[in-house]
Amino acid sequence: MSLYADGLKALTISDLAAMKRSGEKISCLTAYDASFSALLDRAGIDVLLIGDSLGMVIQGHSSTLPVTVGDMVYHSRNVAMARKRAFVITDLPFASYATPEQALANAASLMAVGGAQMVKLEGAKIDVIGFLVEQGIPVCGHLGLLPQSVNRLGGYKVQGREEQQARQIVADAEKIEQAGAGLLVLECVPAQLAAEISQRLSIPTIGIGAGVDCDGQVLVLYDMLNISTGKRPRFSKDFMADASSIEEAVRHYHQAVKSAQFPASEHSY
Ligand SMILES: Nc1nc(=O)c2c([nH]1)NC[C@@H]1CN(c3ccc(C(=O)N[C@@H](CCC(=O)O)C(=O)O)cc3)CN21
Ligand SMILES: CC(C)C(=O)C(=O)O
Ligand SMILES: [Mg+2]
Repeated sequence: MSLYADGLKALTISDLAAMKRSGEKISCLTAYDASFSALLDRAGIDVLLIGDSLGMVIQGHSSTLPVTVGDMVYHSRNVAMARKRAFVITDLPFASYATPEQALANAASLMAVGGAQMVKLEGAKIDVIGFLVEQGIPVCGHLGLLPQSVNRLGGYKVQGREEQQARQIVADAEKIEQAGAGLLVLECVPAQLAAEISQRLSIPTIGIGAGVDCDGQVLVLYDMLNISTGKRPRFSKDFMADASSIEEAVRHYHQAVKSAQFPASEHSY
């Protein structure tokens, strides 16, 4: 655990695991630049995710597929530079982890140049996850709605509504934990399924559209600030509605996650 001049301790993966054990919810938001990184860190947000959602909210694409490793390194570095306490996770973008060797080369760039403390990848790529962990790279899994597979899935839809698919997601979650992942994002799955997975795993789960029983919550920053283009997904909430500044909105989100007031049933499936 690194110690800064002001005595503020930077969070590590062990701290996040301890939060799950003690029942303290983990707050996470996406971040893409230094100014928001510093603001979110100041507001107490535990985890900053440099998400490939930046392809949509920063670059204006209609999916995350055009995002490159170079884009992720650039935004990750901007965020990592400015934060003091928050844990930094960066997405491996589309088609950047097809083999263990390719995943290692790209994860190494995200960490060594981008300043990421952990990399996140979509799907049950057990061989890739195991290899990265073996090389000393912390990995966050991601199950449920996989935006990099939008063309295969046929849209941004809730996953795991049918029993057979739900059982597959549970099995994949257990394999991801066994492969050595330290965290797992669950996106757009029924709240009851996410609750079951969160209970079965010893690693923390971070939900987005996955109900209140996940060990933590994440939202795309610009959705909760209500400045995204297009319609906000049902699972997000406009925290600017009752706030007089961006920092106040972020603090309200942090408190709402910590107290399990967010997400409510209207944000869940
Ligand atoms: N601004 C933004 N916010 C996000 O949460 C987000 C991104 N971009 N880009 C990458 C993915 C795409 N995501 C999305 C996008 C749309 C829905 C959506 O409209 N879902 C429907 C549910 C449909 C159903 O019931 O199956 C909804 O009404 O919420 C969900 C996730 C989540 N991620
Ligand atoms: C929404 C989160 C989980 C993400 O992967 C992203 O922002 O890219
Ligand atoms: Mg992503």
